[in-house]
Amino acid sequence: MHEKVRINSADVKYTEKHIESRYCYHTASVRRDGDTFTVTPSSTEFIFRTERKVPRLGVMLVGWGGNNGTTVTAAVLANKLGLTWKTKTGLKKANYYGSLLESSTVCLGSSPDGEVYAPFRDLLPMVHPNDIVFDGWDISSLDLGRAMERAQVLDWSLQEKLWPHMSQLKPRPSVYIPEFIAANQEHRADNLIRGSKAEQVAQIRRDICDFREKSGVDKVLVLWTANTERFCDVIPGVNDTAENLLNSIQRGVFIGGDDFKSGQTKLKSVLVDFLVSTGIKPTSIVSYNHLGNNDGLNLSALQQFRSKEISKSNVVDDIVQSNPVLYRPREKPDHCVVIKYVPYVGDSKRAMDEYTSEIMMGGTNTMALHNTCEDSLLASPIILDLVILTELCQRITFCTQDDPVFQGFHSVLSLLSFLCKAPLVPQGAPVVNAFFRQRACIENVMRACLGLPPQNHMQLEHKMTRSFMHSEENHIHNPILMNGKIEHIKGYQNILTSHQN
Ligand SMILES: NC(=O)c1ccc[n+]([C@@H]2O[C@H](COP(=O)([O-])OP(=O)(O)OC[C@H]3O[C@@H](n4cnc5c(N)ncnc54)[C@H](O)[C@@H]3O)[C@@H](O)[C@H]2O)c1
Ligand SMILES: O=P([O-])([O-])O[C@@H]1[C@@H](O)[C@H](O)[C@@H](O)[C@H](O)[C@@H]1O
Repeated sequence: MHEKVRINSADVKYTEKHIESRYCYHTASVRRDGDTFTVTPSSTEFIFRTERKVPRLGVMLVGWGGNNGTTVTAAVLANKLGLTWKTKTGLKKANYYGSLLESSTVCLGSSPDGEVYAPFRDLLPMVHPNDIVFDGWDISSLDLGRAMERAQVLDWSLQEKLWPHMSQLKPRPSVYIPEFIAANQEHRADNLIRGSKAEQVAQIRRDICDFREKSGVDKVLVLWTANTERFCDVIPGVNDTAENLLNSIQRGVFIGGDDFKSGQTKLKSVLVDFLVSTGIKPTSIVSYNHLGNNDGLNLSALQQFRSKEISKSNVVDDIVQSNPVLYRPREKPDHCVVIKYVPYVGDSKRAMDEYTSEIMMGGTNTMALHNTCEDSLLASPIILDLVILTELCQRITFCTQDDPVFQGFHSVLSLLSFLCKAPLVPQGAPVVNAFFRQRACIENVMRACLGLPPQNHMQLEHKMTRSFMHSEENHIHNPILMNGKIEHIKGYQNILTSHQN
């Protein structure tokens, strides 16, 4: 495995099997006495190990024949085949825009020519989306070519090029429990596993084994992109399948959260974070949207809407609670979520938001936003990030000086919070929805695997009268070695500095 970013440090070791890093994790505990906070910093020595061998990854989608399932499969095929297609606005080329790992960058450090940025995907060995093998289930029997046409997401000229490939893909029959999704979905349910719950679960497990054997993949991840189901609590001892799920979780299967955080809700986790972090007090948030795809049809039923309303509504809680200057305990902004089904607009979701906030001296600030996009083209890159990040986390283990036995991440993988509207976290852990905190968490965990300190954006070297960075004798020689020479590649400068021994 040849990594594009290599760390030249005594704290990082590249063995045949692992990237091994020594990392000092700094945190602080706080004691409150009245209005006095006593802060006690602490640090823990970690050793991180990341397996360098990237497996052949199979992804089985529940709801494979839906707008998201067909779109993400088509997008990977189009990228893998290097497809371009003509549209009325010119030639389009397949890409992975909207994927944090594929199309977003991190700052590695600075060079004589300035700061150096590299894509997340280059930080650690990870699955390339082009190499993912898809399979899955759907209660609808349509092959993926016809399902892609039904979805009305991708340009027809692209669909025509993909048709020979997509029409070969057929969703496996699935489990259909009518009361879990809207009654208006019954017309699609012609591809079902019959029998008792136990027999249905047994068939699903046979499907997974069958896919793994026939595709030759090393690992299989299962991801839900079927319809939003009615809200249901997990009640110990009642959800008997939860017991199997808990057993498989004990074996290290990761779960991450509900509902892809794709558009209106993602923007909300940015905007409210921005407002509250600058000391402005959002007091009313109204999120309206309408869409005309099958998801919108399913959400036109009350129980399914309620489920979505819950996942769309809790995204501001942690941000609001983080600022007792603005909000009294348990005080929250008014928050209203409206979703309407309008068939004509199809997958082109229209989102309209109004944010009203209190500003200084009794002032009021109101922002109105309008956002139109193909909903599935926002969700598809999130599906890729979910499976690629989950697979990467399965290859990361760590130990501490006090607990030297290597362990993996908790099976509730809260690192995935960035990608979910309603993240799951381990019992007792804080739920974080704030966009930039979530993104920084992913970046800094990856930096820890490379023995790099958290990104702090301080740039002290540029804020001093006499900077240590400019006087040779003070400069710490710890350059980041990247391949071989300095090049300017496609808009981002890729410092590949030859390393002087
Ligand atoms: N931008 C987005 O599209 C977006 C964003 C966030 C969340 N979501 C959520 O993602 C999910 C999928 O969205 P979509 O636009 O692809 O919806 P969709 O209705 O087009 O696709 C869902 C698919 O699931 C199938 N299905 C339903 N129950 C099933 C079962 N028990 N087993 C197997 N298949 C089943 C349906 O037949 C359908 O093909 C929805 O829950 C939606 O709320 C979508
Ligand atoms: O854009 P976002 O809020 O992240 O999420 C979307 C909702 O706005 C939309 O109403 C719903 O139909 C989609 O499934 C998705 O959940």
